[in-house]
Amino acid sequence: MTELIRLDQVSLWRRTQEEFSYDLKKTVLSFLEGKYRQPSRKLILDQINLTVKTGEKVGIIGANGSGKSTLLKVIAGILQPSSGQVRVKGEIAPLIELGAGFDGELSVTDNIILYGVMLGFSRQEMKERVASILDFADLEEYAFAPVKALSSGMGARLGFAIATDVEPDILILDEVLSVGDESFKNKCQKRMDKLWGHNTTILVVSHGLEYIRQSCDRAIWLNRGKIRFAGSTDEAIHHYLTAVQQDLDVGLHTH
Ligand SMILES: Nc1ncnc2c1ncn2[C@@H]1O[C@H](COP(=O)(O)OP(=O)(O)OP(=O)(O)O)[C@@H](O)[C@H]1O
Repeated sequence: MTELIRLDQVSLWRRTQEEFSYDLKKTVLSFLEGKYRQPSRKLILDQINLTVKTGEKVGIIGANGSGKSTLLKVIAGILQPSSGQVRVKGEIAPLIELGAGFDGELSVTDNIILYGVMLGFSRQEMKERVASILDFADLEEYAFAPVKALSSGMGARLGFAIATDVEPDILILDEVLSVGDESFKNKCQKRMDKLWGHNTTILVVSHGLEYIRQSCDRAIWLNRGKIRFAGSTDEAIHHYLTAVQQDLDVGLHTH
């Protein structure tokens, strides 16, 4: 099996208290009042090593703020690591923060084409796919409406419909099943089952541990930006739950 994703010693720092660095007036005032604090930096990903091979379905679990979504963004190339190396082969369809990549002013149809072109498909190919994507998302009526006119749930449906229609080499899913109404969840599940049957490589973040257990070959438990366990799904869930039950310090580290 080919190695599709490889992360070597990947770390990522982010600034907190961004308002201090961006709002000059506030900064000056707080300085005069003697309240100025240096913007602090937080280590969000801490020396992550990870390899994923073709067709693997990998679950990522961990507490709120442990770095799961950030890890997906680094793999998808949305965020650059502060240090370390990320190598990815193949087309990735990131399904992170559903709909975040849309242009609100453009129509739903134009966004579908744009998204596909960004993933490396031709305009013509995407034009041919528009109808089936609109159908799956149940958004035919909105084909020529600007994306900003969609509700957030509709935007999420559109994002899911596009990312799964194009059948990418690598699919990145962040809490997908928590969006949409019941009937859409059902449809999502069916489509995911289909993708699961293919050789698509899938990375999935979810708090639904049962879902991870049923659908992933292996899992990673992230805690405070570090991989605490990588291996069988059952073991990863067991370690995570044991830590939670023992009320160990499962949280995020501030520097
Ligand atoms: N834009 C940002 N700027 C600075 N810090 C951020 C930003 N986005 C996220 N963070 C911080 O990064 C850390 C990890 O966030 P991330 O969203 O990756 O966690 P998560 O494990 O996906 O959490 P959840 O389960 O709540 O979705 C958190 O402490 C969060 O506050």
